[in-house]
Order: sequence, then C-alpha cells, then structure tokens
Amino acid sequence: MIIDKLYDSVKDKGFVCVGLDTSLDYIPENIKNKSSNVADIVFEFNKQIIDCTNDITGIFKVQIAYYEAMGLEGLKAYSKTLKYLKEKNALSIGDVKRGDIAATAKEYAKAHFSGDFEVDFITLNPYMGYDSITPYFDYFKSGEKGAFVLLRTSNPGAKDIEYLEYKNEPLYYEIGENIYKMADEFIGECGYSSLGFVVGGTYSEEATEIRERFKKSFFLIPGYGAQGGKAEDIRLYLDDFNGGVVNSSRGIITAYKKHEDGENKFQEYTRQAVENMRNDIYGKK
Ligand SMILES: O=c1ccn([C@@H]2O[C@H](COP(=O)(O)O)[C@@H](O)[C@H]2O)c(=O)[nH]1
Repeated sequence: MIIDKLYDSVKDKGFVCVGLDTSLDYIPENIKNKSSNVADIVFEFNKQIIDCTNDITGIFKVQIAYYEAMGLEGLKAYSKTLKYLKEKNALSIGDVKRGDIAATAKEYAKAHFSGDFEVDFITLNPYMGYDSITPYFDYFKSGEKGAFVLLRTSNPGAKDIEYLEYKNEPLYYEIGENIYKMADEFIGECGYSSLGFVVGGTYSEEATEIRERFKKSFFLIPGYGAQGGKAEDIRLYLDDFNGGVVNSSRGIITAYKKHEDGENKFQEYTRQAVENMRNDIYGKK
C-alpha cells in the first residue's frame, strides 16, 4: 500500500514535507537568468530544491495553484517536477483540494492518479459530501494511491464552517468519523490508512483528541513556518515522529532570502531550513 511506502519513507528520511509552492518571485535571479522559458526556470528551481533535500524529506507536496497561475508553462513545470520526483524515488502529494459531483470526481481521479499530473497522494475537500470522495476509492484499493481529506485546516477561516457546532462538538468531528470508517478499507501493514486527513498545525487545543480519535489516520500537517505553527503543538499530531508529515513551503523554499549570500548558496540554505525544522520538531534546539 502507498501508505506503507510513506511510513517507511518517514522512518528513513524524516517527517518533513517540503512544499513546492513555487512562485516566480521566490526564484533566485541566477536561476532566472539561465533561461527565458518559464517552465524551465520553475523546473530548475524545483530540481535544485529536490536535489539538496531529498535524503531528509519524507515526501514533497506540490501546490498546483502556483503552477496553474502561470498558465500552460506552469503546468509543464508541474508535470516535469512530478516526473523528476518519481525518477528520484521521492513520494509526491498533489495539493489540488478537489471536491465535486461523482462523475467529475472520477475525471479528477484519472487526471491526478495517471498521466501527465500523476502523483502518489492528492488532497480532497469533503464539503460536497461523501459521494465526492468515494470515486477515488478504486485507486486506493489498488494500493498505489492515497489521499488526505481536509479535516481541520490551518487557516483562521477554519472557524467559520469546520467549527460549527453539530451534535455538541465541532462539525469536523462528524465528517472525520464518517471518513475514518471508510478509511478502514485501506489500512496498510504499518497500521495507517491510505486515506488520511489534513490537520493544520496552527491550532493545538484539540491536537491530542484528534490524534487519539483518528489513531489509524496518517496526517498531512501544514502550518509550520510561514503560518506560525509551533513545534511543540505539531509534535502532538505525530506518533513517535511518524504517523504524519509536516509541511513547510515558503519557510523552506524562500529561506535563502534571509541571507546576504543566499542566491549563491541557495541549496545550502534550503537544506539548512529543512534540518532546522526537523531539529525544532524533534526538540533538539
Ligand atoms: O489547512 C491547510 C491545508 C493546506 N495548506 C497548504 O499547505 C501549504 C502551506 O504553505 P506555507 O508556505 O508553509 O504556509 C500551502 O500549499 C497551502 O495551500 C495549508 O496551508 N493549510
């Protein structure tokens, strides 16, 4: 099962999920000057990040919005990046946050689990109902693919809908419990399901309860770094530093900008940002 591959990858390389949220504004001038082609520039930036962090990164998350915003050239870079990750034996999450009627969901599944945009995991939005999630199940059953469904997100607006009271508790628990039951069908040897949840690392009051209630769920935890998620809070969602991957995008890929010689030592500072994040969450600094 794909979740076993992720579990093993976290065991070998750690829980950091490097977020490739690549905007042209983030790319050093010396990479931009190498080509006049947007797809090549974006891919070169991503490639350098992958090359200098792959051995200490459990999985890479590619945020499709940044690539869509650059049009066709952006999508070429998205596709090339995913192929490169595969070549390097690195696991990938396509952060596409899909949610639609069943017929359309089937097409999204085909689009992101095969062909030019193929990834190992995608993110899904459950707010159109469970029939927007079930069309992906055949791919999970195959053992080759997985997904993370939004449970309790990292943004301030999470309070607007996810926290609405339902049966005396926040609504996200109702959605979570139902999807958790469905996820039982896709449990791997590691004890976690290939159908996991996104839980934001920016809220911590409910972290212990979420980890406890969804014991067999693997978590994708965004919010560390640029959004202010704290190591001590994020740790609560992990289980012996596995059972989840912690995403940081801007905090890693723009880390070089904090240094005067950042452009010349782009890969060194990018790797250092991953190492610092790991040590911080391990409680080593
Ligand atoms: O609840 C959520 C779900 C997804 N995200 C995504 O994670 C990254 C975070 O980027 P940073 O630069 O580390 O803040 C981004 O792609 C979001 O779309 C999230 O932040 N929160």
